[in-house]
Amino acid sequence: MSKENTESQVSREVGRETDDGSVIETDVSESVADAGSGVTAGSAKPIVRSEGIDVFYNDNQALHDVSFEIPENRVTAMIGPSGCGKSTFLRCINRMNDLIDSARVEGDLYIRGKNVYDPDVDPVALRRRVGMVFQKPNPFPKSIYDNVAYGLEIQDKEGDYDEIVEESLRRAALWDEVKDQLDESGLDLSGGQQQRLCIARAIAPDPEVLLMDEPASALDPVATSKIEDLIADLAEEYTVVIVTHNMQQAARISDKTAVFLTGGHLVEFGDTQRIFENPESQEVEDYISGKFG
Ligand SMILES: Nc1ncnc2c1ncn2[C@@H]1O[C@H](COP(=O)(O)OP(=O)(O)OP(=O)(O)O)[C@@H](O)[C@H]1O
Repeated sequence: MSKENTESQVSREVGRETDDGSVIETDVSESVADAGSGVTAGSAKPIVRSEGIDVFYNDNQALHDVSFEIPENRVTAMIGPSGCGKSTFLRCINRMNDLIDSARVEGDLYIRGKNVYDPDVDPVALRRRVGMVFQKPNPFPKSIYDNVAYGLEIQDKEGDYDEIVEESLRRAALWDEVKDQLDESGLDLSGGQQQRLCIARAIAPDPEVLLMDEPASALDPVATSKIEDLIADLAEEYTVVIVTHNMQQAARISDKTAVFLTGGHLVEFGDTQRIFENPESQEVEDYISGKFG
């Protein structure tokens, strides 16, 4: 995406601050449609906007000047060869890189118009708005019920926990399999069930964005297929950003695709179908057709 496009998007934003001052809604659908980046978001508004993000681990630069917009209620996939910075970018969205001593992030990353790197942003509060699911299922050594309720408890969420736990497990397509064993340990479930339990845990507090770092790579094909179906359903309510090594998976489940290539450069971003069928750059075409990576 060119700098001019980015700037014109910014200048056309319609900012609106919410009651708590933390969220500014933007209406940049017009700018997305004509961004010239291949993005044709239709009615989807951007919810996350990265502007000139650089990430360093000590002196090693892992991401270079990454700028793009992630549309709301869509699945955005990040693909690219190993070490190209996909996970590093994902961790910029919820400031998980803050937890890595050697990491330094420069640039701006906005969620609903608020820069999450502003000094007044509490990273812990941010992570409540941006849920995350990791590659390896990591349920707590607690009951299935408590695994899902945990996120609500630490956030002091109000409401009927029984109802929210059931609803979250339903949304994670796990309820029917576990409804009679809610008191049993989450660790006794299969790998695929454990991952769906982690998804239920992540969505219980009702985050605005759900980050998934290769959520199916440790699962067998049947469990993977369930997770893929689930991701498509989740996008009706959440903005999903997923890192995957699997290009077929990205093509199957995502609306938008960001292609990162070696050295930590975002080379192309746009509609998934367009990226896979008609990439703009030769490098992306070579990567997608398996010539490298
Ligand atoms: N905690 C860390 N400390 C130092 N360097 C890191 C750290 N995490 C990542 N890196 C480096 O940053 C670069 C990008 O890594 P990252 O894990 O983001 O890439 P990736 O595209 O997600 O890779 P993969 O597909 O293999 O998971 C790599 O060179 C990696 O070695």
